[in-house]
Amino acid sequence: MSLVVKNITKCFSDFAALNDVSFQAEPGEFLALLGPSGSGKTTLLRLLAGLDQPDTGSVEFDGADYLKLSARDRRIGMVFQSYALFRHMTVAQNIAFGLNVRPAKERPSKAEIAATVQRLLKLIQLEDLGKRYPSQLSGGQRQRVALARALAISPRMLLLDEPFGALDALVRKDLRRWLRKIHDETGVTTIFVTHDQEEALDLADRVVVLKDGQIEQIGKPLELYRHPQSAFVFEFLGTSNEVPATVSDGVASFDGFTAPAVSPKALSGAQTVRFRPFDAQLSPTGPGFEAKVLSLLPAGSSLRLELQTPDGKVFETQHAHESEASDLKLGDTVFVRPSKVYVF
Ligand SMILES: Nc1ncnc2c1ncn2[C@@H]1O[C@H](COP(=O)(O)OP(=O)(O)OP(=O)(O)O)[C@@H](O)[C@H]1O
Repeated sequence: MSLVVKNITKCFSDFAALNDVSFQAEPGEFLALLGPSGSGKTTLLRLLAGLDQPDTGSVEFDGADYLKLSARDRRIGMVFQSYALFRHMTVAQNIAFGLNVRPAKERPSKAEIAATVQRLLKLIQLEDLGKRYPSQLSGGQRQRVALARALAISPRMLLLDEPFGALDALVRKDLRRWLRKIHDETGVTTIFVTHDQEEALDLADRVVVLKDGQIEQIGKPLELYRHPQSAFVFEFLGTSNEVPATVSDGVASFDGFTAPAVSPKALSGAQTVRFRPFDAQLSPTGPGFEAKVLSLLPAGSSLRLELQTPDGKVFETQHAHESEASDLKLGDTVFVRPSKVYVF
């Protein structure tokens, strides 16, 4: 086991930013810490980095008590959202920084440092830009340099705090693929903080979902998506539509039709059930929830619809282009039938 976090609590005055948090990361694992603003992600990362101390709990890495080690001795590479590059240094000097500031005894030779910088420039695909200054780079390029600088010290662990948060959506997606590739090549245990569920599900081996300083659920992306343990996780991981139903023995009954009901607990009786946009069927006649088409949006290989019921409730549904939905126009009336629902 590489990282073992046990029963960590951290309070600011009497407010618990982290409350009894425990999780583990395997050697070389890519873990995402996912949660809304204020859920404690950055606080947790700062404790791992040694920038702050918890009130209670323990952090072990490869069997060593990390809370007893200074930030420097933990040998952690960090990348933050804001490009924390040194403006007066070139790209190459920025990458070499962590090696150049080592005490003489531990510092590699100039030639070794130059070779490391060259290897990392190649890894981040900026081989020809070593002599540039940060102001001469795009935002995405600066974050790649920040990552190279973090990797230069051969870190035991990489901590990334919303590293792509300041970049636009397309660049983010690109850098995501790139980061995963670099991770697979270097094999460094990586903890990645994000509030973007798509980023977490796309990148990580496992995702730790945080809410109000506590862990809601830990799991592989598909596991979380298919078996959410709470309404919070279900809603945080994607669009959710809510309707009332009567639930019994894993089946939700509506007015004139039924749908399988997935639940972490054996629930029955009158319940609010939730369904995903792609777990919905449309038809021109009932049974179903009557709704009018508010918007039609082609989204990649599918079609996204917003539908409004007569009492003002809005559903979001998603369908294949060749499905019944492709004949619809704005203002048409349709009947929505969830084909699978979740109950919490
Ligand atoms: N130094 C501090 N003093 C007082 N409260 C703090 C301090 N640092 C964090 N907090 C509080 O702890 C809670 C968790 O903060 P944290 O920054 O860890 O959240 P986060 O999940 O990283 O949020 P975001 O996505 O907005 O960065 C917040 O309510 C925050 O206001």
